[in-house]
Amino acid sequence: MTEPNVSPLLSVDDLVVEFHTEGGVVRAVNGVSFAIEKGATLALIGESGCGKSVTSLALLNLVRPPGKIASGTITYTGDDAEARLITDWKSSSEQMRQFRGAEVAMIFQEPMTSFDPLFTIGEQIVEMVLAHRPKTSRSAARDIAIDMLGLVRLPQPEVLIDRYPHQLSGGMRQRVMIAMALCCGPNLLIADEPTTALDVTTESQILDLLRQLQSELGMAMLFITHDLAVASEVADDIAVMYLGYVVERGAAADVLSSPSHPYTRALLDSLPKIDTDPASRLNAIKGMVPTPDEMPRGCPFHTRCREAMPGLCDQRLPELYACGQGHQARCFLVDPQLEVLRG
Ligand SMILES: Nc1ncnc2c1ncn2[C@@H]1O[C@H](COP(=O)(O)OP(=O)(O)OP(=O)(O)O)[C@@H](O)[C@H]1O
Repeated sequence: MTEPNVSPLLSVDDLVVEFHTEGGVVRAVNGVSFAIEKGATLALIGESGCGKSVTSLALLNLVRPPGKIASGTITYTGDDAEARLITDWKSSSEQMRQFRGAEVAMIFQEPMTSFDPLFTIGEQIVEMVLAHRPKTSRSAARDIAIDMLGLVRLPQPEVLIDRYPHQLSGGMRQRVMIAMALCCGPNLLIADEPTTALDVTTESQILDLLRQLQSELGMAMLFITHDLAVASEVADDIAVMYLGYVVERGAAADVLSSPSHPYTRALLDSLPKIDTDPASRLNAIKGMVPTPDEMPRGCPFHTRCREAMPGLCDQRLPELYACGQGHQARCFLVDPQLEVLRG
């Protein structure tokens, strides 16, 4: 992982999120720990259902009943260097409301669901500014909105500001969503699959924009994606999730060049390569992610793992073992005691 400079901006320790359903307690996030350094990007990776979105909602205390944070801590250290224990704050508190938006903002896959179709994009950005800076006049908030639309490289922001969401293309809407998220100058942007709904050209433009904004504004990013190729373009650090567990984490360069968990290797194998024969099939990972209420005994991935060792992986949960500097994997294959365990 990136060398910590003083304390990380956000640190998540042993986070557990549970859903209390009629069928019993479902653990969607199972003792997850990671840190996001100031100004850096952590990519949270995994297939659908691995717990990425629930983890990000937990960071903003937005997990709704029947879900709740069962244990663990989330600590935020902002510009004033004071560490705040976010997990102690009530979801509806004023403190938490200010934290969301002003310190940490979020963008999603489909901006259309986040906009109100009845209001112009300008009106919606202005409302966002006023919610966090109540002393600002409406005309000053409108000027901020125009500046923000310019910041995300939208042409003619003074004209665009009076358009309705449906009058914009998907790529433009995603830019407006980013403008809205950044209008209060957050230190952390959580981006949940922000380019999944876009075509590849627009996706690459939005990734470029996010990278440029990050270096201009010095903000950190939690980038959630199922796509390792996308993660490789933006991430400093990577945490790979499977069934609510972090199964591998480390600097992006290390995880991508020497993946140590069979799940990370399988995700990398499933990516199309430039020299892939178009007639051949992609190496999809066999089977599907089980739901957390069918959590397998032992290693959560053993039911789909090509390298599973019967009698070990189906019996015991591996720890996160070190496999390089700041690089860890939750797999017995990297356990220094493997030979002893195999007997
Ligand atoms: N309201 C809910 N009630 C019960 N279980 C839930 C609820 N919301 C989420 N879960 C559980 O949490 C698990 C993780 O969901 P999450 O949305 O975080 O996955 P994800 O990795 O972000 O997938 P996707 O990319 O599809 O959003 C789900 O498989 C589901 O079992």
